This record gives sequence, C-alpha cells and structure tokens, in this order.
Amino acid sequence: MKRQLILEDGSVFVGEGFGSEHVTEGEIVFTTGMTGYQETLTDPSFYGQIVTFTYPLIGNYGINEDDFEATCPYIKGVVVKEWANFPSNWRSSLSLDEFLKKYNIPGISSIDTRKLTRKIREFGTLKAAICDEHSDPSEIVESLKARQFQIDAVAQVSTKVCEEIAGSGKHIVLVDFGAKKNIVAELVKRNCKVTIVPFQTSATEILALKPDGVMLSNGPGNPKDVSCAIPMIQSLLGKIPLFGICLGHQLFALACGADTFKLKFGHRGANHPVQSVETGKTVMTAQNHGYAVNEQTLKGTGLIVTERALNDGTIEGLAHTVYPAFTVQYHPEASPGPHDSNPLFDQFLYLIEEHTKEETNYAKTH
Ligand SMILES: NC(=O)CC[C@H](N)C(=O)O
Repeated sequence: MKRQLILEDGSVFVGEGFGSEHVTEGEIVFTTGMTGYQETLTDPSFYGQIVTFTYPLIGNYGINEDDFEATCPYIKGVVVKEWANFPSNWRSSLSLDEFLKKYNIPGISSIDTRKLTRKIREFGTLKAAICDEHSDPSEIVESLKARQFQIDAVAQVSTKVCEEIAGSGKHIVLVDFGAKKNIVAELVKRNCKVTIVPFQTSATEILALKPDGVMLSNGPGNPKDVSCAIPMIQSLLGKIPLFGICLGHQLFALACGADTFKLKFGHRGANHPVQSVETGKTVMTAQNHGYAVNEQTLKGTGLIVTERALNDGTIEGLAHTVYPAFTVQYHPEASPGPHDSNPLFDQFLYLIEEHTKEETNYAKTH
C-alpha cells in the first residue's frame, strides 16, 4: 500500500505503508543508531515525534517487551528504508510491523532516508505527516503549519503515582519526567532503593521521603515547558546531591539561572563522541535530544562545563561549583548505545557518600 511522507516545507516522499494505516503528524527527527530500535521506539523522550532510522534495515531481531524503555511507545510514526518481514531472534515475540499495528503507530518504508536526513540537517527539524497516497500535500502542509507538537509532553508520560522499588543501599528519589526504565535498572543494580515520583512533586514532598540523593530523569519536549520543576530543583540544590540526565540536565541548568535553546536538528544516536573538559578523554555516548544549554548564559550560575560534544561543541555535562550536583546531556544508562559513561552512576553514589560524611562532621562540630 503506497503512502506519502509530507514535510512542512512541501517535500513529498512516496513509500510503502506498514504498521497502522491511520494518518499521523509529528515533528520529524532522525536517529543514527545501527541497533537498539526497540529502545528508541519506546523511549518516552520521543513523545510526539516521527522517527527516521538512518540505518537501512530495521526490525531484523524483532520485538521483545523486555527491551522496552517504557510500558508502551509514545512516538507518532516510523520512517525506514526497509523493515524486516521475518525477524530472527529467540526472544522476539512480534515483528516491527506487528508491534506498530498493536500500538496504532503508522510506518513508511522504501524511503530514501539519506535524502530525508540531509533535508532535516539542512532545514532543521521539521513537522511532517504520514498519510495515504491520495492526500493533497498542500492541504497537509497548511494543517502542519498550524500544529504544535510535544505540548504538555511530560504530563503525558510521567508516572501518576509514586512507585517504590525496594533496595538495601542508598535511597534515590527519581523525578520522572519520562524516565527510561534503564535508569531505574542502573540504580537497582547498585542495590539502591528507588522511589519514582511524578514530575510535579514538590521539594518538600521529596525531602519528606528522606532520600540520600535525587535524580532528575530524561523526558520529552522543551525544558521551558516544565516550569513546575524549577522551584523544586532550586529548593533541593545544596540540601541533597542531585544527578540529572538529558531533560533533567536542561531543567537543572534553567533552575540555576542558565538558558536553553533548540538545536537545529538535535543529537540522536548511539555513537556521539563527548570529551571531558578536565581530562581530555573522549567517550562514546547514546544521545536523544533536541535542546541544549546555552554556554553564554552560564556566568553567575555557579555552573561549570564538564563535558562537550565533539561534533558541534555544545555542552554535554555540567557541575555545580559549590553544591553536590552534576548533570549530563547524554544517556549514561545507554539503552541503546555504548556503556562508556555508565560509571557516572557510581560517581553519583560516591558524591552521596561524601555529602553524608560532610553532613555528619558538620553535625558533630555544631
Ligand atoms: N532525552 C531527553 O531527555 C530529551 C530532552 C529534551 N526533550 C530534548 O529534546 O532536548
């Protein structure tokens, strides 16, 4: 069945439909990961987006729910060169096509994804629609121009209730802006007790849980749309060690008085090189973000840049110079992607340990 991918700038790509047959609209982005499509499809940070996979064959090891990063996908559509009709893996329970049908997500294949990606790189992130072959492109373009995606995104993906995962180690409160499951898994692996709380939870409510540390999770959309998190972070800063990932990093920067901006086409993939400012060491990272912190606005915030993206020089890591808090723009929990930066979770637990010692010493001497 022929379908069209129509972009906001009027470009039309004709391909073959798969997955759901309904019409979909969203912000079109591209990701360069060669594997890990299941984790990408189910990462809540992609809420409201149509994802183009630049790797030409997607779906060859099928779909299994164990690899999901959330209970269901929040993406609006999938664009591939080719999808695998006969997946081969003992863990697979569905094909990519069956998965997209199950969750009512349209897909389009046989698209020149290199040409499409060049377009997105040249013009920047665009709005797009996947629709049937008879739809009138000019009507679709008009409708796209009037649309705004990722509105209220965090509220759509954050947990509605607190959830506690037992553990004998440090107690970490994870503020859920659309957290990937693997962040929780990394904490559980380190014996942490984890309490996942909704994104509107106040600092007072968080402190009442008596955590040893607070994590600010990844999540979809523009950080400036999550204004309720700013006073929460400001009140926690200095009282409790903080670690932020991706959206959590951006919100932390805003709370400290810095600004964020939208990147032209974002960073999405599993092979983004990031360099430490202090040591010069480069690690490969998994990334999925469309916004970044503006380095020009760091003056007077108490923040220093700890890491930078080697591809475009944008900020990838921040630390507070006075309080125990650090954040990264990339994904140390990987899934999908390299595990080079996984030790950041240990670094966070070390920071908690040091903070506890300082607090105890202070209590003894006062
Ligand atoms: N993965 C994330 O947390 C993404 C953060 C934010 N929504 C962005 O696109 O920049």
